[in-house]
Amino acid sequence: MAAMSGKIVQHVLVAQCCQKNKHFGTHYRQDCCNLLRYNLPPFRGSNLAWSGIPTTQLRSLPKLNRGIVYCNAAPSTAATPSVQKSDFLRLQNGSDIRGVAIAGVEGEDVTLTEPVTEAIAAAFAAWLQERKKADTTRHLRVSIGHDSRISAQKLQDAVSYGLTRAGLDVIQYGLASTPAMFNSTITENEDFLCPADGSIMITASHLPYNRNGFKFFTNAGGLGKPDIKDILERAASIYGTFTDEDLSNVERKASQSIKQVDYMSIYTSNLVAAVRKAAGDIEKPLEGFHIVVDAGNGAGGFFAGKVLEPLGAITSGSQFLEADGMFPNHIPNPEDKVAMKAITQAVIDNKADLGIIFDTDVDRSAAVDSSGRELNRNRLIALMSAIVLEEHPGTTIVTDSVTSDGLTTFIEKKLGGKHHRFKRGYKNVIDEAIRLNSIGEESHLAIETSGHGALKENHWLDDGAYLMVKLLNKLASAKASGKGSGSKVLTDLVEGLEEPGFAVELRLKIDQNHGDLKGGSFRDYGEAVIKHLENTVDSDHNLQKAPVNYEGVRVSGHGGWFLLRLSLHDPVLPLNIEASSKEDAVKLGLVVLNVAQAFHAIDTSALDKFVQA
Ligand SMILES: O=P(O)(O)OC[C@H]1O[C@H](O)[C@H](O)[C@@H](O)[C@@H]1O
Repeated sequence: MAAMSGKIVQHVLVAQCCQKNKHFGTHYRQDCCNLLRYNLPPFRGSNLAWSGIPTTQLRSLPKLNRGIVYCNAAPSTAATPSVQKSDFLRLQNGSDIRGVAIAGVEGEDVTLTEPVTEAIAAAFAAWLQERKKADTTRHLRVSIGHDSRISAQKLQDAVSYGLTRAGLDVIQYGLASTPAMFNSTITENEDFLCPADGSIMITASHLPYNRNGFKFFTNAGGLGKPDIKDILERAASIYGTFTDEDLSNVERKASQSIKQVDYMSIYTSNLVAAVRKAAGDIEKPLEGFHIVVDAGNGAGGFFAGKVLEPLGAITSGSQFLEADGMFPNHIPNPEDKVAMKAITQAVIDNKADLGIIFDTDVDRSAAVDSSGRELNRNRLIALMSAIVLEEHPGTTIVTDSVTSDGLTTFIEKKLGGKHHRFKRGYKNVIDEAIRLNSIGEESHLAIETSGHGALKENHWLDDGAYLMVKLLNKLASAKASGKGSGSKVLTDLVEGLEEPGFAVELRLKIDQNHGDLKGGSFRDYGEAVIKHLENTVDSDHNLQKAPVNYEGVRVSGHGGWFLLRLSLHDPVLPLNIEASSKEDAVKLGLVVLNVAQAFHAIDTSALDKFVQA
């Protein structure tokens, strides 16, 4: 959010870019880009700035202006091809909307065109108007933020256009994190036009540069699957009413009902205040700590300058803080091995006390201790469980389905809590924790191995920055009470967590066009595979089905376990295996392979390779 204060030179580029994305690496064909630069007036910090700024631009902001740009394809005058209702419904990705926003990747046609985006925004406006009534003095208002993707400006313009045409006021936050967008719906501060009645984050999390999407919030939290379906159905109808002019890809012009606000300054000052309070109202509770941040060129670069430094921490050696929607260094994803290796190396090279890494839109995070030990996946869950169980003894920790057996033992035997292993999907775990509380079972933490984690004390919002604040609280209070410095206090908290000798995730694709599906859905087909596997397991005395399980089939045996389930989004059966050795993992893999081979629409090549290697 350094990006939104101080003197700003905004570069406006109208570009025609040819881009290639190989393994997420950047191959930016400069020779194909015709760049025009203009200087725009400075952004006015926390004050309102009327948006007279031309849209469909490339912008780079202070500290971030090292040649890093947002790049949008120049608007074309060609009419957009017709879009059917089913095309809209295909944009649903659980409780998010996701699509292709940038042309140029083979086989990936643009689905999030400007007219489609405008229709989605208008549909959200209609959805919101049915639920919220603005007072008589103002219109309903919606905040919009975006991550570092190169299609961000184009989509922000189309969203703003759709909302304002529907009679709503729009407040643009620029580069922002997903959790901050939800926070804008619960912040009371009229100077910043808060609370917003609704909020839209433009992001596709860690997906490749050509994708983008939307997450929606009200003060009741993130919209769920049924709401997203409703919005997409409405969007399809609205799209059907568009005129030829609406459907042409003309530039969506900014309107007078659009304002810009530096909301991230409020959000970050709240994070700073939370750490100060936890440390006993000390101004610089992290003085003496060296903490490096890796934002992976997503939206999380603010954490170093706007959170850690005001708290007194040294942040030198932090990396990839600049927003760059081509993600030239690594995928911003705390589950990704390359990304974790990058932050681990930064911790070691800088002899730092702690490393912190975020995904693109900062709803996920992970850490690395001073010895270079990764605190992500099961370890991050164990760490957060230890912190939460100190505060709420005996509470239930809700996690996703791919968590280790060792984690259950750790939560239940060492920490005295209850582990409720539920389904994959951050919204699923959060909703389950809320449900448990509603039926009288106390739960304060819902967390996934993906790095999504939500606390009851933080409105059940999955906020990667807030998770890291909980770790910072631990560091700061340990230092304040003379219990030591460095990250040992965190490392000690996960002491005793049993970890598998070997862990792997293999993803078995289902060919939706295969004759074996007999015209049925890939979901039914996948369920049939799982059922068949269950029957096989029932007749094998070396194997035992998990007595309580909420998705797919989880099986123990050969000193380990496996889980075969349907992906939340794709025609894929993800298979997770953990065992004490690769040999044992292979024995478990063979059990699945023997069943899967009989289903000809399943691509077993990844599993074949695994068992043969
Ligand atoms: O079911 P899968 O394809 O493995 O995907 C599951 C994952 O999808 C998305 O990334 C969600 O944000 C995660 O919360 C979820 O765990």
